[in-house]
Amino acid sequence: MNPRDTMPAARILHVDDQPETHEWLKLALERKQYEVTVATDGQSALNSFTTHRPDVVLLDHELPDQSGLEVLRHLKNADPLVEVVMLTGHGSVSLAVEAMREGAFNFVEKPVEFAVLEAVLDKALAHRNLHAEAARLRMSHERRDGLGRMVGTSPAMRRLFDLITLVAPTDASVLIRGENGTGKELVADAVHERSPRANGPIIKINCGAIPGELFESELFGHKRGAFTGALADKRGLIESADRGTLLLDEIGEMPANAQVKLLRVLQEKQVRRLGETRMFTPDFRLICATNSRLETLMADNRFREDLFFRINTVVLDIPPLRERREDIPVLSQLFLQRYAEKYEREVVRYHPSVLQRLMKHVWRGNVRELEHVVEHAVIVATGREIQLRHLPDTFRSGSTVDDTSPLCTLEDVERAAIVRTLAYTRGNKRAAADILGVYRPTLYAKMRKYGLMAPQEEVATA
Ligand SMILES: Nc1ncnc2c1ncn2[C@@H]1O[C@H](COP(=O)(O)OP(=O)(O)OP(=O)(O)O)[C@@H](O)[C@H]1O
Repeated sequence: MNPRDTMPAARILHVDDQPETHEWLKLALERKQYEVTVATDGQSALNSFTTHRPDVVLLDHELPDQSGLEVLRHLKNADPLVEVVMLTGHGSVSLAVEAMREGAFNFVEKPVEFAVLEAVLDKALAHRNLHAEAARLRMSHERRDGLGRMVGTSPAMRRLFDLITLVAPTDASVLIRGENGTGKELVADAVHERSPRANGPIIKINCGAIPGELFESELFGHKRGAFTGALADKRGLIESADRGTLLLDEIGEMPANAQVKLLRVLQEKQVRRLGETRMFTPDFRLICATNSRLETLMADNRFREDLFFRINTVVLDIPPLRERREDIPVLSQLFLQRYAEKYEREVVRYHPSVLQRLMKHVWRGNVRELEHVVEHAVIVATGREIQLRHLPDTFRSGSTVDDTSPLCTLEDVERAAIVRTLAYTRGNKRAAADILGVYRPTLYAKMRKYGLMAPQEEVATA
């Protein structure tokens, strides 16, 4: 659907210091039913932005009073939903990349080719509509604590669930970004399962795991005899994804030659097996996932810019777990139930000190790391409760606590003091109690409370 069908009078603010450029562009845009306002420097652009509230800003990077990047920052601060399309000089790719890092939607090289600009504007408006709709859903008090096999109660995850719900039914290409273990594959599954292709296959490829020389034959298939070792005809993974979804995981690791070929498939919508002359038209929805910043790879010429713009119609960002600690309790509960069932354990809850500990961990391995920690604890727990001593060693030593976290209780401080003192006295509890200024039974009680007592010691000191 053309976004202008739903937003008939989309407002454009065009910021450029050359009036002659404005004239023809303004006329051309108005002919396409856009409402156009013009500004010739940064300050008047910001003033006009406040009065007219445009949907999209076309922003020249060179302005008489300030740089386009500065204006971009001000605009994004004033309204994070506004879409900014930068107009850049020929060959200034690094500037464009910088602008996109600062939140620009896209860029168009000058001299502007109207058809190109129009296509970019359409995409920008579609993007804005989608985000506005997601914001509306949030405002309507619809609270989601999960989607598909994902759980999460943090604002960031709720936003993500809303966005997935909106994007899934469309056929738009999706780029999922997130560190390892944040749940990119689950997000891809959720998109597929909520799309009209749900009854079709979802084919997943880890681009980092296929050796460079095999990539093309894996992706496109080959005819028998196409190369040494091609003993039989082979269907490519793209062919297998017909009527379904193709997930290209770790897309940043795709070899350069395969990037060119993939781009061609996306442009021409046709595929040919290696060594074959016949073309066929695959029908698949593309989802890509990455844990690296593609912008950085592009700046290093390791990822093709034209491919980037093909795959990033909708971007779904999954924040690292340490930036959404509110999700830790629900995730921990989910994994506790999952593994208690799997290993037939009676365990049903966490001791509060365990949850506190989990809340403070740095979680460099994100949700996957949390899942493994809980699995470990469930396996070694014998009663109904997970205690600190059931956590892996790294947790008990406290070495992976995020010391910069503001989440610190008096109990944390007390526990840390006991651990430190016992280390100093090499486990001698009498000496530790003396240093800490408490009676030995008090120290024992606290060690028990914080799960610092080995089971045999518990019996001896009870
Ligand atoms: N929000 C969530 N709710 C429930 N489980 C989750 C959630 N996020 C991640 N997981 C679980 O964490 C593990 C890692 O998730 P997943 O494999 O989707 O991550 P990933 O980002 O694709 O990782 P990688 O980049 O390493 O491939 C999986 O077992 C998944 O089930």
